Amino acid sequence: MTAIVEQIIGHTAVLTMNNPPANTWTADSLALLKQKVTELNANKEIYALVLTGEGEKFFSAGADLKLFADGDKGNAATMAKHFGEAFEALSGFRGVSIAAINGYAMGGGLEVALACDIRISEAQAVMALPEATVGLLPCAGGTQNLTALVGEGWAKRMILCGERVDADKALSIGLIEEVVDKGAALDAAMALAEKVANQSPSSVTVCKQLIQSGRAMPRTQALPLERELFVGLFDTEDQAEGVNAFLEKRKANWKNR
Ligand SMILES: C/C=C/C(=O)SCCNC(=O)CCNC(=O)[C@H](O)C(C)(C)COP(=O)(O)OP(=O)(O)OC[C@H]1O[C@@H](n2cnc3c(N)ncnc32)[C@H](O)[C@@H]1OP(=O)(O)O
Repeated sequence: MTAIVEQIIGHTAVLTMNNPPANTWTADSLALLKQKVTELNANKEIYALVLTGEGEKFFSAGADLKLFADGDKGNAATMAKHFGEAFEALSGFRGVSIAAINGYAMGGGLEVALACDIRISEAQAVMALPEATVGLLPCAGGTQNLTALVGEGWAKRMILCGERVDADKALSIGLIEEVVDKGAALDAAMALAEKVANQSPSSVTVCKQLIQSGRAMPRTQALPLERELFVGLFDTEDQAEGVNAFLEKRKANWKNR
């Protein structure tokens, strides 16, 4: 059994978490995610990555709690390292990553969705960071990424009070961007990935860098960087192709260079 199943459809890679019964994370599945994202990042034909869970019930229930039952600190450090490396690789993916949340997204299962650029959830899904409920804490980016998305109030309700949110609530607090019917998350994510494929991949990479690096930068630094990278795009073939395709009233033929 492969813990992460990969499928390439056009310019999109679909990664399916497949670790029954709850698509939980282990050191091996996290290492595999990192490896796959690193390979996809090097593949210039891939513009979008869609992440989903196998089955109808779970996107992912987070870390396999059996791994933490014996209180082994070394094992905790290993898991924390694997979480960090895998999810940082995911957030550093140069294209657009979309979480298609098809069921429970709990703990590290929500944190992997938070490491994606965009989250689409099915109506029946439930999201939580319940690590404190089991004596742990969200060490896979959750305290930072959830707070950045929903603000301190809801982040504290979810992390400190263990509150679960359904898809409608998640939409209303900005945790996800779209709610779809049960069974429709993957199709909705693929439709969005198709829109990504119409964009210049060179522009997308640089825009994503600007949005992400801007979080930790003063405006006085971020705005000059935006102008500098705008000019830098004129070193790419995609820049000339995009403008000329518009003027010639044809579809652009992107090269990702
Ligand atoms: C840095 C990151 C840290 C973390 O991620 S810590 C982990 C955070 N996650 C959680 O705390 C979620 C734990 N799971 C649950 O609370 C529940 O599940 C749900 C609410 C998601 C669903 O509840 P229900 O519908 O009653 O299903 P079920 O019988 O609990 O789960 C089906 C099978 O899946 C196993 N399972 C679920 N989550 C985990 C997990 N995180 N680690 C290990 N096993 C898990 C169960 O034990 C059970 O298995 P069996 O059928 O053999 O009894």
